[in-house]
Amino acid sequence: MKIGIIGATGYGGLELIRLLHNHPEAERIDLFTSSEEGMQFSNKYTHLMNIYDQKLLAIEHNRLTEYDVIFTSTPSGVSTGILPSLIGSGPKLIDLSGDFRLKNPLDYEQWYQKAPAPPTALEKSVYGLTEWNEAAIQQADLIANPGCYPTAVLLSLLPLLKENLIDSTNIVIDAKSGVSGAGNKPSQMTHFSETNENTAIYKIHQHQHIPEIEQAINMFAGQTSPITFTTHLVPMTRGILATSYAALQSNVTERQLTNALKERYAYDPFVRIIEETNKFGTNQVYGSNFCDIHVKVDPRTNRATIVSVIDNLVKGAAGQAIQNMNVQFNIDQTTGLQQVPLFI
Ligand SMILES: NC(=O)C1=CN([C@@H]2O[C@H](COP(=O)(O)OP(=O)(O)OC[C@H]3O[C@@H](n4cnc5c(N)ncnc54)[C@H](OP(=O)(O)O)[C@@H]3O)[C@@H](O)[C@H]2O)C=CC1
Ligand SMILES: CC(=O)N[C@@H](CCC(=O)OP(=O)(O)O)C(=O)O
Repeated sequence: MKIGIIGATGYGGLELIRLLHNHPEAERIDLFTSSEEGMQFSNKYTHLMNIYDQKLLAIEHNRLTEYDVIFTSTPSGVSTGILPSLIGSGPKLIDLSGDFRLKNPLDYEQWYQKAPAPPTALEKSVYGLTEWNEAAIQQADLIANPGCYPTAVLLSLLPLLKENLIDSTNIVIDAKSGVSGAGNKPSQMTHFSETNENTAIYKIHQHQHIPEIEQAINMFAGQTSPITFTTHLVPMTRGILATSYAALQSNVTERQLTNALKERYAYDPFVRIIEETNKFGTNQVYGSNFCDIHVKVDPRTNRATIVSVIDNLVKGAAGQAIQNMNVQFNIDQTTGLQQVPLFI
């Protein structure tokens, strides 16, 4: 397979490169840049010396049709200008940004404050939450890879909502992310002296993943209530921990919730349901494509606490993107993605 990565110099791009290095079907991987054409990649990133010594290529639109797969791992608003004219021209397109996720262009305008992709491209894009949309992904020319927070939240909530085991009308989701979720461009928010020894809430009620999560809950579980969703930046590099609180439908037990999750994901190699545990954190999935989920009922309040963890750069970005590529090419989903978590 000939693979092109646009945005190769960013965190998502670097993670695609790391994972594809061990992918047996990746014959050639070309790296594209908008700002550093001709730069030897391993001079920029010395950890890749003797592994990726090639030069970064300029993004020339007419050359992109030569590839079997193009990944775009670029800031929002960029792939909108690159991918629509490539749909159906040959390569499978997998976008890691939010540009093709929201079906309603007005939602994109409102939550991203940018011009949306053309409606024809939005109609053709397929939401790449692999475990829930495999049949459509297999046929798709353009995949909108899910956001990192939505991946963690949706995998844990969808089975319980679909089976009507929890009340969809009052869900509160409290999510925390490592700083790499913000990409490699430094900002005031990600400055070491402001993230170290600090935990901060941000984008309160304004996070762009709110409409994405609601759209997917509607699409896969048929529920339409709005959610309360808050995001926090914690002083670690990778990882997302999403904790959701939901009232139980009458007489539902913890065992029923756990069984619903276990049954739903019985054949999904990357979703692990953790039953009895007193310890559950992001380090159990660090560097891997796993999403771990744990659920506990509080009999005093009749509410469930549902918690999930992912590595934002793997299952939340590059790992899921490669999982989707595998599905598109009828390759075993786990190909190139069998990394054991880096626990310590
Ligand atoms: N970080 C994460 O955990 C996750 C990120 N995402 C999304 O994935 C996308 C990439 O994220 P991330 O890798 O963290 O971001 P980074 O900021 O780390 O990297 C983005 C890369 O895009 C390239 N780029 C910037 N402007 C342009 C342009 N106009 N045309 C082409 N390329 C451009 C840059 O490379 P160069 O200058 O070399 O062109 C840059 O290295 C974003 O949309 C992000 O929201 C999704 C899930 C998780
Ligand atoms: C820690 C941090 O800043 N995380 C980013 C996640 C960005 C992302 O994944 O953005 P898209 O899904 O819109 O592409 C944020 O909260 O905006």
